[in-house]
Amino acid sequence: MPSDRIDPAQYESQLAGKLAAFKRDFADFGLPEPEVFRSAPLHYRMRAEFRIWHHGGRIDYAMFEAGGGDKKVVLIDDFPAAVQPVCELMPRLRDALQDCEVLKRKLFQVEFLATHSGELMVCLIYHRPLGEDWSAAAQALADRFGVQLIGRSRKQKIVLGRDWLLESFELDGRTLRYQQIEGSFTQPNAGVNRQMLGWARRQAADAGGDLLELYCGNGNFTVALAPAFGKVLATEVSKSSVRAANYNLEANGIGNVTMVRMSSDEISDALAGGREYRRMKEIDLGGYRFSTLFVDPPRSGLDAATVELARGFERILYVSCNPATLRDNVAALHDTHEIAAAAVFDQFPYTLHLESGLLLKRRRAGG
Ligand SMILES: C[S@@+](CC[C@H](N)C(=O)[O-])C[C@H]1O[C@@H](n2cnc3c(N)ncnc32)[C@H](O)[C@@H]1O
Repeated sequence: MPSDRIDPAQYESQLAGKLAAFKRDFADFGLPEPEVFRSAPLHYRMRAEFRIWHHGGRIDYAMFEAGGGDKKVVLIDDFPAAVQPVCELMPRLRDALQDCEVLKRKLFQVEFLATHSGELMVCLIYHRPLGEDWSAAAQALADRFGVQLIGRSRKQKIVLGRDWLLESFELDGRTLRYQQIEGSFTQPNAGVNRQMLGWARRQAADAGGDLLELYCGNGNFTVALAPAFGKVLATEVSKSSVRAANYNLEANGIGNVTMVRMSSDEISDALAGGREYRRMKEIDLGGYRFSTLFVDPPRSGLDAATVELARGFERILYVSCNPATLRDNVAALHDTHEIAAAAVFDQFPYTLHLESGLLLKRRRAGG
């Protein structure tokens, strides 16, 4: 996203356009008026990644713009979508890389990750194997800028300090802490994420019973929602995210969550009484009184087995990054569930992407 498209003067109109499209998409399903959660108009992205463009002996950050059949390279001087510490680091880092042949040679991509707690990580990705000369130069760079620095190339990952950051912020009077591991999913817009967590907590406040969570990532919602429920069973497919989630449960003193590394179709199969899963051996599924299903799937939405699993729940709290697949899933559940609350979260300003949340409740007989 070249920075000329990031125009705070257009913030309200771009959001209004997306909100109108969302309301149109769900008009057939009795959508209540959505609560709207805005982003900061600038400096909202915690992650940013850029290709490195080598030209005439110098390097620049670059992005590719699709246009016609060709991709057009766009050099990036500044990227005001990124949070301030990333914006400030970008030119200083580029100049330092420019001045150091061993750090610059065959550098392909640079990725930034920041936290509101004030930590920064930089991952440098190369098209060549990295040796000790790289590590020495990279260590000096990490010390100079006070960042966690990682070097990657094919089948190689060099971590000079940590390959994770520790985020922390206040939510409803609690200080929440989250390990965020390099390369694993984290919500890109931390300000909007906090608003999503608050909204989800309000929808769950009077649910009671137990919670089943799918696609829990590093436990972003799990940590926020767990105190509202008796017990929680949380599942996620990515190994590193499960590791981070376990760390985060402990770091936040959460004792009522059981984490299992399972894909959504595996857990749907297990709960439907399908085959026995070794990873579920220690878990007494019959001991749960699930009132609520919480899902935050990837763009592809829920698969058919997971939709059928969802149908059995009184309440489905659904956070989605893709209104199209959300709409398909809501349509599939429409005969059994109605939309009780809706929200849109502007995680991705100045793009067509919109994050949203729905609370679906089981229809009453005759309703
Ligand atoms: C949109 S992210 C949400 C993560 C988390 N809820 C958060 O707020 O950070 C979707 C997550 O689903 C996981 N995932 C993708 N496909 C999956 C599948 N088939 N079964 C279970 N988890 C899956 C990804 O690893 C990712 O962590």
